[in-house]
Amino acid sequence: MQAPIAAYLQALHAQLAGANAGELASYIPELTKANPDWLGISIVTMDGVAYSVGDAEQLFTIQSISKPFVYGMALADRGQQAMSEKVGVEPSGDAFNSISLHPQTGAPLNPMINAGAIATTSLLAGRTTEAQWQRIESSIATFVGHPVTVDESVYQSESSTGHRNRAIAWMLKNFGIIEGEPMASLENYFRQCAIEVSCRDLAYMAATLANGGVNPLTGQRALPAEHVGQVLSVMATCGMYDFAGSWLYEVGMPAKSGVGGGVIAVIPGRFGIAIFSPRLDAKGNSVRGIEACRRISRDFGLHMFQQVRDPRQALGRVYTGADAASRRKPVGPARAHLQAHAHRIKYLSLHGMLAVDGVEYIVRRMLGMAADTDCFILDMNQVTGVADSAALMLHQVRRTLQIEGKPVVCSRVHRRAAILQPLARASGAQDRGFLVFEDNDLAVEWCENRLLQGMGSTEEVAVPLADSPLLAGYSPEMLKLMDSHMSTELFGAGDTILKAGEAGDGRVFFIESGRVSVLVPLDEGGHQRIASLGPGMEFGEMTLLGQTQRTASVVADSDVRCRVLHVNDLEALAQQMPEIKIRLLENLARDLAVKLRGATQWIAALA
Ligand SMILES: NC(=O)CC[C@H](N)C(=O)O
Repeated sequence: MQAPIAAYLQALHAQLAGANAGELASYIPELTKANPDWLGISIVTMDGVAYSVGDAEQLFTIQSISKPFVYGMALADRGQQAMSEKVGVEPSGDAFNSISLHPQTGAPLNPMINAGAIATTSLLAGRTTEAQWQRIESSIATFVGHPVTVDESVYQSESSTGHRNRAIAWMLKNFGIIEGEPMASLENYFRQCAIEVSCRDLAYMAATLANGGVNPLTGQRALPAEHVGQVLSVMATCGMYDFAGSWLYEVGMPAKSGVGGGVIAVIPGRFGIAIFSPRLDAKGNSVRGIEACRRISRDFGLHMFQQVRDPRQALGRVYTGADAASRRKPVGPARAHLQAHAHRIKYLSLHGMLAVDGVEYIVRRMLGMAADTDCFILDMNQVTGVADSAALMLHQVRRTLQIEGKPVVCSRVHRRAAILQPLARASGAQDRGFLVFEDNDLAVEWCENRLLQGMGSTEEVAVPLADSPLLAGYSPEMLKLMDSHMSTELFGAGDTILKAGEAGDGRVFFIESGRVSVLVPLDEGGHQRIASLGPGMEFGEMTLLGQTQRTASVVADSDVRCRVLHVNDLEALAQQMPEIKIRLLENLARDLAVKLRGATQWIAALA
C-alpha cells in the first residue's frame, strides 16, 4: 500500500510535469547542459524517512543553497557577534548578484546574496583556504549524511566566467570585510557552489535544519543548536532574494534556492522539503520549485504563521489517589484515613514536547486545584522532551507549592531519561530537584505515606512487619519464626544505610517507621533519586536473588527503624520451614514482574 504522502507527491509531480515556464541558467555555461524537464520532489520526516518522486536521485550542483549551511559554519566558527560585524542580516530586496553593501562599512546586507556569501566563505575557521575548504566539504557531508564531490566542469565554468563575483570579492577586500587574499577564498566559494547533490540529499539537509541541527537519519550533529534559528531566520527573510517577501507571504517557510534548479524549504520540528527543476524565473528561482512548495504549504497547512497548536494537549488525564491507590494494602485506621483523604493526591498525565505554552496551562490547572491537594504527581511517561524554558516553569511551580507544603514529584521517568537533564538544569544547585519515581505505584505510595503522617499523631506511622508485601501470605507461626531471626537497626536522618557499588552483605531491610531515599549515581556525577520508601516497604531485597553488589545508595530522610533479615538466616529458616523462603521469593518475583511490566511499558512508550 502506497503511503499517503508518497501518493500526494506522485500526483503533485504529475500536475507539474507539464509546466515548462522558465529558462536554464546560462551565465555559467556548463549549467545549460541540464535537462530542463528534470523534476524531483523529496520530503524528509524528523525520524529520517524520505518520500521521493521523479528525478530525486539526479545529481546537480547545489549553487546558492550552500550559502545558509556555510553561514551556519561561520556562525559556529566566529560567533554571531563577530559575524554580524562582517555580514548583515537585512533583506536587500535586490537580485542575488547585486553589489548590496552597507554604504559606510561595506558590509554585505545579508549572507544569502553573493556578496554576503563570498564574505562568509572567507570568514570560516582555517589557517589556509585549503583548511577552509575541508571545513566546507566535511560539514556539508554531515548535513547530507554521506561524502560529497564537486562537479569540476561546473566549477571551472564558473571560475572562468565569474568576473562579477571577482569584482565583488575585491570590493569586500577593499572594505576589509575579506581579511585574506580575496581570490583564494573566492575559489572556495565557486567550489562550494559546484558541490553535487541530489534532490533527496537536499531534503536531508533541510531536515537537519528542521531537526535542530542534527541529521535525522545519521544522528550526527551538523550545526550547534543555538545557530539553527539564526540560519532559518535569514533563509526566511532573504533566502529567495527579491522574491523573499512574496515567498513568506504565500508559502511561509524558511527556504533557499539555487541556479542549479534546487529549492529547499524547512518546517522546524516537522519536515525538510526539496525540489529540483532547472528552469528558472527572472529572479533565478526554480519555477516548478516555487509552485511545488506553494502547493505543499497550502495542502499540508505548513505556513509557519498558520500553525494552530492547542497547548492544552500537553495535559492529558487528571485524577486522584482515590482513583488509583498504591498496591500496598493498608489496614485499620490507615486504610480509613486514606479513603478519606486520598483524593488530595492529584495525578496529572503530561504529553508530548513540553514547551512554555503547554506548561503555562499545566501550571494554571495545578494552582487551580492546589487548595484541595496535598501532593502532585506528574506522570512523564508520554513526555517526549522538555524545553529548558518549560523546565524552569515546572521547577518554579514545584518550589512555590513545596513552600506551601505541597510537593510535586515525577513518575514513570527512567533514571537515564533525557528529560531529566533540562529538569536538573532548571533546579541548578538550588535543591535536589524533582523527586523522580520509576513507576506510579512508588509515587502514589510516597504520597500516601505523607497523608498517613497527617493522621493527627506526631509519631511517624509505623507499619508492622506483618504488613510487608514481601511477607504476604505468611501464617502467624511463620511470622513469629521469621521475626525471631531478625534484628532491629536504627538510623538517623542523613545516615547512608547502603552505598552504591559496595559489596552486598546479605542484609534485607524492612522499614517499620521513617523514610529513606534511593539514589543512583549519574554518569556525569551526582545522584538521582529514583524512589522514596516509607513504612511497610523494603530495600536491599535483591541480595535474596544473589546480587553481590549494591546498585543504589539508600539514605535516611528521617529517623528510621528497620527490621533486618540476613540471607544466611533465611537459609537456616528454610531448613526448618521451606514455606518461609518459598512464599517470600514468590512475593519478590511478583513484585519484580509488576516493576518489569512498568519498565516494558515505559520502553515501549519511548519506541
Ligand atoms: N543564486 C545562485 O545560485 C547563484 C550562485 C552562483 N554560484 C553565483 O555566484 O552566481
